[in-house]
Amino acid sequence: MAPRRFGGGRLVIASHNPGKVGEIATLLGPFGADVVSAATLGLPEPEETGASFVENAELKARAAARASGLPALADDSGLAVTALGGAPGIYSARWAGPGKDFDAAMARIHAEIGDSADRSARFVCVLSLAWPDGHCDSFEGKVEGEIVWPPRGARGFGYDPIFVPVGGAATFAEIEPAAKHAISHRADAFRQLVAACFAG
Ligand SMILES: O=P(O)(O)OP(=O)(O)OP(=O)(O)OC[C@H]1O[C@@H](n2cnc3c(O)ncnc32)[C@H](O)[C@@H]1O
Ligand SMILES: [Mg+2]
Repeated sequence: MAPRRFGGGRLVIASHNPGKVGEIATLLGPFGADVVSAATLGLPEPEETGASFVENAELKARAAARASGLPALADDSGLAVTALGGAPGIYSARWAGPGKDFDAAMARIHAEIGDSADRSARFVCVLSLAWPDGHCDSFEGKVEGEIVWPPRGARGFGYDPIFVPVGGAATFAEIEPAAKHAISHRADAFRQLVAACFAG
């Protein structure tokens, strides 16, 4: 099915993660959407029962679109570490536990990599735009990099303090937000979303 175009008006950002909501609102800035977050609308946080980033992004987007009667944009993302067979991957949020303890989650990644020579990793992001009738379009972006230790920087969110993108020296938590938006997994997925669903 052809992607459906968003022609303007209200758009729900179907995420309960303030770091993501902020980044998505910034990326959406130029497109004249009247954005409202799932938290503002009091929408429930669906259980992420999918087996992939795409399944979870579509499940979150469809739930928010149905509940609100508005188009909804969801993001399912995570950090995939090569030496850990792609973990934490879709479990990236769950590794931080209910208390969202990313210091502990980053320490676990560091401990599990151990002295492995391969420190490569990628951030993956699937953005799904769903409509109240169930139509949904999804786009996957990624950024390659490596895991560093100890964590560095106070910007960004989640695993940003231990991720250095390929070709860079600073972590995602040390660079300016605009520099992260130039290369991030979220920006990569967003460019594809815009080309298919916003432009023209
Ligand atoms: O599901 P929603 O409500 O959107 O919020 P969430 O935080 O649970 O989001 P996910 O289920 O997609 O889990 C993604 C995890 O990966 C982390 N993550 C995703 N993108 C990131 C980024 O750009 N920088 C750092 N960590 C990121 C994030 O902190 C989460 O722990
Ligand atoms: Mg989640």
